[in-house]
Amino acid sequence: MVVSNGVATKGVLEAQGVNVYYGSHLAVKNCNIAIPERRVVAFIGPSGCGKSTMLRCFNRMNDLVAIARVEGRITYHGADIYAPTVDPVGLRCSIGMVFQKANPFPKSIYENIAWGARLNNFQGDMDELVETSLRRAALWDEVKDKLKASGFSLSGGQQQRLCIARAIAVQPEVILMDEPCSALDPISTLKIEGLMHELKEQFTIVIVTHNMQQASRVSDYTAFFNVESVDRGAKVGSLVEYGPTEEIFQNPMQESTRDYVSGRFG
Ligand SMILES: Nc1ncnc2c1ncn2[C@@H]1O[C@H](COP(=O)(O)OP(=O)(O)OP(=O)(O)O)[C@@H](O)[C@H]1O
Repeated sequence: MVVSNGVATKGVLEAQGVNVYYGSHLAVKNCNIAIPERRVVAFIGPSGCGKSTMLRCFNRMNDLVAIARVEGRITYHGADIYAPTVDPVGLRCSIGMVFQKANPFPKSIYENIAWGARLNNFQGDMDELVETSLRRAALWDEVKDKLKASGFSLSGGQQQRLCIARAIAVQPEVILMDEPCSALDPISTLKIEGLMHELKEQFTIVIVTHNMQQASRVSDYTAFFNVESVDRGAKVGSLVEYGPTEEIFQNPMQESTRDYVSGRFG
């Protein structure tokens, strides 16, 4: 059962009755969720409950896992993203992704930003696009004098902001973030959290995080996933409760949500 505490049922992205399998293993069962436009939604829950699996369904990253299979319906502006006519590469331009570990290309800082735009046939002023993207990712002041240096020459926190700038440069509408701060120090983490507040004015953000304080600091809505053992110890994840972050943290409707957010879990 999903308890939805007042989240708009219409979303820019919507999952309806989604099951995700890896081979014969049902990893996520019957997920129904709507992601509202220009808000930050946090996915929280214990390890293995399917947060990343569900996140990756939203831009078809699971297509890259040969044994992954998605049932049900996921729509982007009402259109089925798994329809045979949809080009997953094009979809990922509209629904970008930032990963747990920063993964700059082995190229200069400038080229890290310009590369995707060029692939997309960007015809505008590239210098301006690079500067704007780096400014939006709160990195410009730190790199403006060394745009030709390798992306790898930056610190971990700067590399992650470079990856966010790279994602922004192709002008997506949605940014999926899979534990983007888990490898970062507290100062870099706070910078990225601050950045999210700015980015949500223009982008819709879904973030997977293990950090409860981070979820409560950055998100407008929180989805709590849980995992249960079924036959012969197989684990199945599901969405338990979804609502405004304040309610999920301060007054959840489900006991398991209360236990998890208060640290009494397991
Ligand atoms: N590529 C894969 N191949 C096979 N099984 C997978 C794969 N990715 C995830 N799974 C399985 O799917 C289930 C959900 O995993 P997922 O990584 O989505 O959970 P999670 O909640 O994000 O966990 P964590 O918080 O530990 O990252 C787990 O049982 C996991 O073992």
